Amino acid sequence: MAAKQYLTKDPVWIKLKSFYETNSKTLNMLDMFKTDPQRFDKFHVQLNGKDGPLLVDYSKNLINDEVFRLLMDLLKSRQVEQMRDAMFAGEKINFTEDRAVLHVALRNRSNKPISVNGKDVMPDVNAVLKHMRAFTDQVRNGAWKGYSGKPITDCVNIGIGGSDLGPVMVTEALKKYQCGPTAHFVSNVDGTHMAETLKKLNPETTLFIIASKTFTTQETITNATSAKLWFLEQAKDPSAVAKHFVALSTNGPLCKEFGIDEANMFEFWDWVGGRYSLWSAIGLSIALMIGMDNFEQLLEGAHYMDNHFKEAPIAKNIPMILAALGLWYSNFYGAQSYTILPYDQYLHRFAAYFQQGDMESNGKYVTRTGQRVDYSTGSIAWGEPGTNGQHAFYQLIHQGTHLIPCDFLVPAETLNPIQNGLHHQILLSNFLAQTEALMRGKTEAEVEAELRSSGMGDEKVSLIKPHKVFEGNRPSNSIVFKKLTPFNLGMLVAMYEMKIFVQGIVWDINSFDQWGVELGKVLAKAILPELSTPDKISTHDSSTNGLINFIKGVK
Ligand SMILES: O=P(O)(O)OC[C@H]1O[C@@H](O)[C@@H](O)[C@@H](O)[C@@H]1O
Repeated sequence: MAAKQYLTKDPVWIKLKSFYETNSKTLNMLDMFKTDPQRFDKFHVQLNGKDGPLLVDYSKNLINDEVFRLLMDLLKSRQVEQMRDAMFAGEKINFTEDRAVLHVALRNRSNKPISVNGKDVMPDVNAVLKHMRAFTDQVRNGAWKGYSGKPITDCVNIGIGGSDLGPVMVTEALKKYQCGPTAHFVSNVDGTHMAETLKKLNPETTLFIIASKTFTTQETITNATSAKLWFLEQAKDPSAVAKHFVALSTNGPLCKEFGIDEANMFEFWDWVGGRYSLWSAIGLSIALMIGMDNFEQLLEGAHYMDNHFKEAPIAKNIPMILAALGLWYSNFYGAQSYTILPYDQYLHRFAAYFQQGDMESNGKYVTRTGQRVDYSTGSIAWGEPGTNGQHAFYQLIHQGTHLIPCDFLVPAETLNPIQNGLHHQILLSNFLAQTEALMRGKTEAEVEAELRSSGMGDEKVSLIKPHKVFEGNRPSNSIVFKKLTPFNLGMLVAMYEMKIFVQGIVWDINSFDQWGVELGKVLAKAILPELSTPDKISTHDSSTNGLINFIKGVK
């Protein structure tokens, strides 16, 4: 691959910057819709997946033909396509950990060989899927019995970060497809999380899934040990553990040391990043709850998006386009965050999932060659489902001082058409109204006419008017799919994963390591013994010492 210029020295970047400086104040979406009847046709992409169409309408953005062309040129110039191909080919693009980045292999339903270090990884991937199928089928059909001979009714996934957030998000999103045990999740080392979860469970019918890529994560190992103690209090016999504890990990020896039967270990590999691991054995709780057929549908949907990402030309490529729009706002307009707003209650953990997916991937200030960037990276991702968000934080999106681009995620059909679908019609009308309101705003003249028609006098009108004006011209993407199915969910998750990948390449950072989470872990280990000594602590700064001594004093 040819060496790249530093991002802000790239001629396309410079052109975008100068376009922004000259034209951004006059780019008005409403005007552009009026003067260009083709705007929607031009600025949307539709895919036709197995479970119905996906429409990504990005016409309500602060772009015209020229910006769009320049943004696409930027992706070309930053060699996004070459890096994409390198990832799919199993090259070790995660160079700080000397690892390939191959979550795409986990959902490579074509089975075409993908090699790491000259070895095709697909046979291993397929073997684990087979193991997951055999195991989850047995648990779901009751053939797998607990120590007292009863079938499993509940499973508890014990993991954190990438070993928790994906399964939590997906099991919530696909609750409607449940045909196996109910999935529970314990992630926080706060004993409350474990205690409150165990309260609801019977050890005779509960399966614990210890999910940890490294099997060294303090929170997970502490929680797993507590679960085992709780279980043995009732089961008494340590040989019963094998029927109630399984592990998902890349670290076989440590699983064994913990007492997990080798037959109950589900393997994955160092080329699966934690935050990209829901497609691997880490998805076992998903497969247990919704069955392996549905889990494979999730993989199919992601594979469908992977193929689109690999094959569609840049200007018709959904992850590329979403990434480019995000860069436009983040690097030129100075937007620090964006929202993910699912108009689907089942997707209530979707934004939380992509907080790790995006911020752990792209929250880096050093380029791949070790320079400190002089541009912003890593957008802050946040959001809540609509319409709840509307009654909470949309005020700031509409009338606040920050530019916050919004992604609306919407199923055209609901899985719960109560009152003859009335709820969904109301939900849809709210989504449509929000994107329109963000763009259109409300002019001074409109506000004045409204106030006057209510009989308000001059003085009151001038007092109230500025507060009711909406500047408008605020951007959004509308991502509409037919309905929430395992396939469509897989497609949407892969869409964001690839968007994040593209942004990381343009920013020239390594989106696949996470050194930034290490320092706190190390310091916590040093502080832990200090909390149990009677001595006054004086080894830190005065604030940290003061806090430690206060906590010890009040206990
Ligand atoms: O799956 P394990 O190894 O327990 O890691 C769990 C999580 O740990 C954190 O520190 C991060 O590094 C995450 O990327 C990771 O998903």
